[in-house]
Amino acid sequence: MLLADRLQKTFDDIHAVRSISLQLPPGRIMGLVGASGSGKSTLLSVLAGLLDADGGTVTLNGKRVPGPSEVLVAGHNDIRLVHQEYQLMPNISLRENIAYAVRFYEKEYQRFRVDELVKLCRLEAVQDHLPRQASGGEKQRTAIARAIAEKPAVLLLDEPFSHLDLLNRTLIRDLLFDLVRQEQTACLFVTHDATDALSIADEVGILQMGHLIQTGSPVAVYRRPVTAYAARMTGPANIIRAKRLSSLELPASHHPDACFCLRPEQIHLSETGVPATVTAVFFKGSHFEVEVDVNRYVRLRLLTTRAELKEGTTVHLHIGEEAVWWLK
Ligand SMILES: Nc1ncnc2c1ncn2[C@@H]1O[C@H](COP(=O)(O)OP(=O)(O)OP(=O)(O)O)[C@@H](O)[C@H]1O
Repeated sequence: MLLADRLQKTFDDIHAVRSISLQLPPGRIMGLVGASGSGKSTLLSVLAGLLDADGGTVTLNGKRVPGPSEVLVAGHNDIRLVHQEYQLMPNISLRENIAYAVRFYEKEYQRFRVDELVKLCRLEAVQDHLPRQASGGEKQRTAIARAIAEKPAVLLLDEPFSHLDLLNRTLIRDLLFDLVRQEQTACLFVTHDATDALSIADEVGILQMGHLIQTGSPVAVYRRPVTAYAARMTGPANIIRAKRLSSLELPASHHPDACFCLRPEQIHLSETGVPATVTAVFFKGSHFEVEVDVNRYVRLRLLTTRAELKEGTTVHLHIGEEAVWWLK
């Protein structure tokens, strides 16, 4: 179990990590979602023992993970961090990059383990390419293969899905999923795009300006975000002031300036209900995302499979009272 207890990290006057505590048991995947500059990479480096914390501790299975100032070689044998830029050695092949991680083992085991990793990470066809001849997805899979070569207890990944197309994102997602289930690795990744975190993680955390403001299951955090930021970081959200409730035919609130969240899928088109005018339609494959104006103050996004809606069409909306989720 990886435990972080009230971690702090400051750069001059920037509080990159502010009193973050979290726990990551073996065989679990945690996804931390945060905007640029929210402290994601800094937190990963501290957790990996690659950056000294100013306060708090990291422990792995009850033993403190020392920071780089306390050891000769920074890092921890059982915790591996896959950087955003992969950090592969440029002049050797992808296979040799992976083999480097197991160079101290017997030749026969090296060959066996590298073959296994090449297969697991679907790198058979490109294993002899140099990094510069490989695609982003292939380099990402090589970096993961290298990181897991010695079966670490904890795998940390910095933006493992960014810059990758859908096919490669799915490959990486399935790879992590299998790894965690088969090896009981504890996996923590950070991302600014929640769609990946929601689909793969057992637990999601929301990072804002160095604070971990919410943690929970993907479903819980998506449905019950604590703030407008948490709502927006976890998917499309309509954030509306309480004083607009009556225009949506919803019961009024005593706190007119409070905000609530309505997820697009909770707004239904109906025969009767709140009239609204379609202002834009976005084709999303399985459905359409539609933007409507209820009046000059309330613009909503909703989802529908109805293909005939166009800009200017009048629609009627039904919103159940239970869809309203109050934000702090
Ligand atoms: N070595 C450093 N020296 C000074 N400030 C730093 C250093 N590293 C990070 N910071 C600052 O700490 C804050 C958090 O940075 P960090 O890289 O952890 O954020 P992030 O969420 O990973 O951002 P991004 O998604 O853009 O990579 C930022 O304000 C950043 O400018």
